[in-house]
Amino acid sequence: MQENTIVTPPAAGSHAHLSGRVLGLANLGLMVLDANGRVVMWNQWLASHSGLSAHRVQGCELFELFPELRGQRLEQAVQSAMQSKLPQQLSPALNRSPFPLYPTGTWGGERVEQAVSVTPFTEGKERFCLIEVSDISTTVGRERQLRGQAEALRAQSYVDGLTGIANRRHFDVALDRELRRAQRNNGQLSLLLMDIDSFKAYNDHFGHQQGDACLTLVAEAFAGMLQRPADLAARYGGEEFAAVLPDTGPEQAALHAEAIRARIAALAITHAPAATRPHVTMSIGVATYDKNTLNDAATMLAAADSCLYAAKHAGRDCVIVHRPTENAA
Ligand SMILES: Nc1nc2c(ncn2[C@@H]2O[C@H](COP(=O)(O)OP(=O)(O)OP(=O)(O)O)[C@@H](O)[C@H]2O)c(=O)[nH]1
Repeated sequence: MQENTIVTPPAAGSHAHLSGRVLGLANLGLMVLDANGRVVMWNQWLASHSGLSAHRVQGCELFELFPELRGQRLEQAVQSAMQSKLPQQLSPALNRSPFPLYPTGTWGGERVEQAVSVTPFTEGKERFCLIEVSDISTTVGRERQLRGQAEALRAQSYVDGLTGIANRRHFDVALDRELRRAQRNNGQLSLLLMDIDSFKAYNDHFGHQQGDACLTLVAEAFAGMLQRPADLAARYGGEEFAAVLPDTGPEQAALHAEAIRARIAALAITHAPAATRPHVTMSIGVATYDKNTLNDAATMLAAADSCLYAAKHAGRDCVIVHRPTENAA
């Protein structure tokens, strides 16, 4: 038997020595409490992870030894195991590190993350309770890392690489979600489609790199105009942007669109000589959900796009709003 493992009462039979060796070698914490909650077994793993030798803890009441465990889930688990005679598991999600156990030789740092199970048993007429503690730090760390990577990947796949605002995929998901919400609640929902005017001329004159910088400036200014948490500003593709505006009717959407148009013009980004305006401007088409006519993503997008087209034909740098009743008539 390892020096630091106690087993009381001593194991009987010809394999007592072997059992002691196994307890000493086990790669998890094993302790046994008697019916009064006193430690009668404390294996080597526990000694080396707690800094408390088996001789130090033998006969001590567990919750006096670790007062911080009083009133906690572990104490309840021990009590119910003893009373119900049924094994209990402590959920690692709720009780990450109940015991002050540390990686060997590093007391005072981060506790090891623990999975704890409590198993009652009887020996002769005496009742005992076996507590097993496994170190799940590596598994939990790996899970955390994987979750972090998955979140980062998801964020990347929802963000436009150039401008940092939502991408087309994010826009599609948000429009679909908000449409279903509007249909359920008979609510309002508007959509803006916007396009930088004469952007080909900008690129041709200033070069593609400066074109990219211009797109980023416009995206930042546009996204900054949407204040509500559920609003979504997205790059729809190329020099086109889009906004999903939940709980927004046509009049409010038109005001928003006009404010965005004015904000972009106010950036006063010098445009190419061939452009229709001396500074960069945007044309905007607006469509609002209507349960009879504009009730799916494709028809809403088509309506906003035809308004955007009309805005281009009306001379650019303007907003055109789709009127469901007029257009349906
Ligand atoms: N720099 C840069 N240019 C882009 C990007 N995506 C699309 N473009 C350019 O945007 C321009 C769009 O041109 P057009 O569709 O002809 O429209 P326009 O010149 O903006 O004219 P109107 O829309 O009619 O006002 C093209 O020259 C594209 O190359 C991008 O990511 N970066």
